[in-house]
Amino acid sequence: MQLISATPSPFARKIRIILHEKAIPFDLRTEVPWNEDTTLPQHNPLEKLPVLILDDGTTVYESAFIAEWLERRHPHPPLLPPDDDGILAHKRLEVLAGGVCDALVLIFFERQRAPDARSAPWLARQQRKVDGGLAETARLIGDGPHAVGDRFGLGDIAAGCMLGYLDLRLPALDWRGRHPALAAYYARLEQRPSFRATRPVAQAIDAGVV
Ligand SMILES: N[C@@H](CCC(=O)N[C@@H](CS(=O)(=O)O)C(=O)NCC(=O)O)C(=O)O
Repeated sequence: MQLISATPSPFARKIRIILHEKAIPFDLRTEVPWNEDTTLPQHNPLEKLPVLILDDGTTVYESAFIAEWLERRHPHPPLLPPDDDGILAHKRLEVLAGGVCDALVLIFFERQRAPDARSAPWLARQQRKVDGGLAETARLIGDGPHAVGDRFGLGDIAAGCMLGYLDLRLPALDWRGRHPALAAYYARLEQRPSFRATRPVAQAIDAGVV
């Protein structure tokens, strides 16, 4: 199978980490979704990455759906616990982290506009989502060894990809000072081989996206 990915993408990183943790072989196809030469429209009507392209040509898109697809098709090692409460706790973190990343993407592109064309209320609204989502993630994870219970899983991957993307897009935001337990948790998480192998890197984007 193939994964269309982008070097900064926290959504694609989540899938790259899952594939790594489950030792699923795949070909990585790195693209810039906003450039003219992207192949995304051929694989996803939403024109977003990540997209998993199966060997029969079927495509799976939206990272939460790709994660679900991988968990059902490749259940070992499991990234979700057997109980519904545990599963829902992991998924809560996945949607929370995804929402923070969505807000970070919107901030990033609003800042691509000429300074006098940027909307201050729009930027403030997205920043509130980042700050609020971060605080809630810190509250949910607390000072536990893992995001949910005592086993590594989807919630850790989603939260870790969010924190790595936060460092990439808002390097001046001192979230570690604000949430020291979360900082210690992330420092441990970053040592996992799957995280070390997928650190986010900025990409050059052709002009004219917004
Ligand atoms: N909800 C989607 C979000 C994916 C997403 O926003 N991908 C971006 C790339 S990145 O911001 O993650 O690097 C994209 O392809 N954007 C292209 C577009 O929005 O047209 C998911 O979870 O997969």
